[in-house]
Amino acid sequence: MTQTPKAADVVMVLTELADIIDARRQASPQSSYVAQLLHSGEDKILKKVIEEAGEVLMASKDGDRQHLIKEVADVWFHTMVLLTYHQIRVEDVLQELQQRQHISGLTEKASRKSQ
Ligand SMILES: N=c1c2ncn([C@@H]3O[C@H](COP(=O)(O)OP(=O)(O)OP(=O)(O)O)[C@@H](O)[C@H]3O)c2ncn1[C@@H]1O[C@H](COP(=O)(O)O)[C@@H](O)[C@H]1O
Repeated sequence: MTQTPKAADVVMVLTELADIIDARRQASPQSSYVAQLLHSGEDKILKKVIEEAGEVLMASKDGDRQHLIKEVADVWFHTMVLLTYHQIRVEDVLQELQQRQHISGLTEKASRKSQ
């Protein structure tokens, strides 16, 4: 049985997946789902992101926890393909989240209003 990753491993899982997705730029669409998506272009990738987000919504409304975990994984995966399409690294998103840590969303919102 696969063990739940420790917090320190989470970043590794995401960066290794990003590396695999990035390497698929050179792969043939016949041999790789990621290569198929990257070759199909932005609209196809965006369609998959929206489709998977809709499936997250349905799994949540059904209250099906295991299904929800799988659908969120699908959204994360497809948004990572989108990042690769735009040549953005997952580390950039992690850095953005890190910068937001300890800043309340309400405080951030209030600071925008006063600008
Ligand atoms: N994490 C994933 C991953 N999650 C989901 N999927 C695929 O995403 C697809 C979309 O799911 P759907 O239920 O919408 O399937 P579908 O209806 O057949 O999709 P469409 O025909 O509408 O495109 C499925 O084919 C899943 O297998 C993934 N495919 C690949 N990966 C990772 O990407 C790596 C590279 O994959 P390949 O490029 O295929 O080698 C793999 O080793 C994995 O680490």
